Amino acid sequence: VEHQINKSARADLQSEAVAFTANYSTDAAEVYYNSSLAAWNYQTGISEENLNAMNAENVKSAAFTKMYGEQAKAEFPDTSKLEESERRQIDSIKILGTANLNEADLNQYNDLTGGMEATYSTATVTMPDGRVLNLDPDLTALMATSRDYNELKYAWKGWYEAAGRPIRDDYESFVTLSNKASVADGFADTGEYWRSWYEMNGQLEATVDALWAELQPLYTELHAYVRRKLYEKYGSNYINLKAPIPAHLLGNMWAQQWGNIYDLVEPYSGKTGVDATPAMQSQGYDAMKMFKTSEEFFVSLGLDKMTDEFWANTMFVKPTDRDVVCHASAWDFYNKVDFRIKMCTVVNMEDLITIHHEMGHIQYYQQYKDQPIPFRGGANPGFHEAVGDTLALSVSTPKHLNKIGLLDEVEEDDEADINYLLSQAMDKIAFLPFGLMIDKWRWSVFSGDTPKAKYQEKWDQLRKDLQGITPPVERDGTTDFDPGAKYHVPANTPYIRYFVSFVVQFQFYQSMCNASGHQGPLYKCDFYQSKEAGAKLQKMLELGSSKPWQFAMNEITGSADMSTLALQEYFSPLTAWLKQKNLENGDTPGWTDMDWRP
Ligand SMILES: C[C@H](N[C@H](C(=O)O)[C@@H]1CCCN1C(=O)[C@@H](N)CC(=O)O)C(=O)N1CCC[C@H]1C(=O)O
Ligand SMILES: [Zn+2]
Repeated sequence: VEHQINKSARADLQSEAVAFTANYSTDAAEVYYNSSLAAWNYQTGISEENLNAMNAENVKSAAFTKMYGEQAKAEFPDTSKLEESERRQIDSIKILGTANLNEADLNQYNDLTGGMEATYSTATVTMPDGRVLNLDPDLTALMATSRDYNELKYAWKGWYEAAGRPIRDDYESFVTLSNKASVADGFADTGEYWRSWYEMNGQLEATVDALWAELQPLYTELHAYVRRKLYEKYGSNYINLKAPIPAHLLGNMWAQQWGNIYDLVEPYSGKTGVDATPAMQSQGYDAMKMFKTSEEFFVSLGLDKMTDEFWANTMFVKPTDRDVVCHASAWDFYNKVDFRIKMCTVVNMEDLITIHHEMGHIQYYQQYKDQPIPFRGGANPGFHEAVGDTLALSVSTPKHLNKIGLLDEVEEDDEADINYLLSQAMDKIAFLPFGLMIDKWRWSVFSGDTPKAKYQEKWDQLRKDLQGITPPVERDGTTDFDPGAKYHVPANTPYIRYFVSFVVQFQFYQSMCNASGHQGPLYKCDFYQSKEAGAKLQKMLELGSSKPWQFAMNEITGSADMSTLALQEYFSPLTAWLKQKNLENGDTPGWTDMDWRP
């Protein structure tokens, strides 16, 4: 009898859980739509009025989250007997996040995050000649194209002071409130909450450290080769062949990807280029053409085209009449049809790649749009970052660019291949320590290991140890706040997801290449128009976060683990070449003169 009672009680609980989660998804869709739209309106029209409207919507969605979260905790204290789907949904609904905060704290939290994002998005630098430069497109273009050591240094210093310094105190207040919310959910701090999304029983940091240990030798070889080339360009006053590289010379404001200085490092001149920018500009490409080109690649794999709402509501270029958050982003409005990208597009190869990155998010949103709301996310956040980049690996091949008319002709020889692999490494290998260090810094701040007095010192130490990069000018730990000058810190977007993405995207690419029947070196694979490759990806995308990511990984690659083997196979010809070159140049990879300054 007792067994029967337990059985029927379990059946009742399961059916209650099905009803509860169904109601949640119905109600949440509307609440999330309203708060997403208010955030969109603020980011595409920065003003006090729109900030207040966004914060008002956020207060409403927090009340909704709190109401359902407390109901879930009251009605389903033990979810272990529920079916997997309801268990995972209810466990997720129980986490309130900032909805744990009382109204005063929540308003302060929202004002702090809205304000920090506005500071970042409106900061400018006044150059010695009086030019007032914004980040996007002005300083981005300057950092990419200037080869004047002092002009680069002035722009670098100006940006970090204009964007980072003003939010140093606000950031400390934000950390306190963020941790207060995470502790209320039972986490030690916000860092532990963020790491929990990877469902690795506290092993995420150990896992990414192990992945980095496998890839660090390749990074160090690339670093040594690039340092030698910068030495030849800027001379021994500014480059020390046994020391970290000054941070402002890598073609990017954060030295996170080095593709913009490819011209300084090109191994074999006279080969067909790897940069589609000249062809895009000479063929009169505009933002719309770039977006259509990207959509066509996705559709060629049998994946979804963009919706009418996408084309109607996307912000393609920077408006001239108002302040906006230019940093590119993709948006899900949770109503199965309204998906948008917000981007201040510039016609060049870098933005063509970014468009594929953002379209990857949109494709994922569309593929899991019929999942319940709690499952409308990546299998883990790194998977969401990897979708667009995986396709971009195929698009970037000289063979593909030639096929779509963006590269005149393709040489099939080892030297052209090395040129291509080096240009890819300047974006993919260069990024790895940067992708690791942002949240290494942030996790140490949330845990309390790094108090405000050490914010700058910890950042500089990670930049030096992991990236082998040194600031071009002295930093003052009592006023400088360089982390605040990188979008994801004021915007409060976690970052380890990009490190994870830069590893798993090569696993996805390899798997899709195999599905497409590709033969030959991995880096030559273009799975354009392969429905088999598309089907492989789609099977993973439509799951959303309904299953643990290990299950989704197995779906697409046949193994459940993150692995650097695909990335190492992709770059293997370059790895050997870099080692040989560094030997010939008499350069020792690594940086031991840790106290050297330019
Ligand atoms: C250019 C890109 N913008 C982000 C992204 O697309 O990830 C934006 C801003 C932060 C989150 N975001 C989103 O769009 C999310 N809504 C997507 C989602 O989670 O659904 C970006 O920041 N990148 C790309 C390479 C490395 C990194 C960088 O540039 O440092
Ligand atoms: Zn992304």
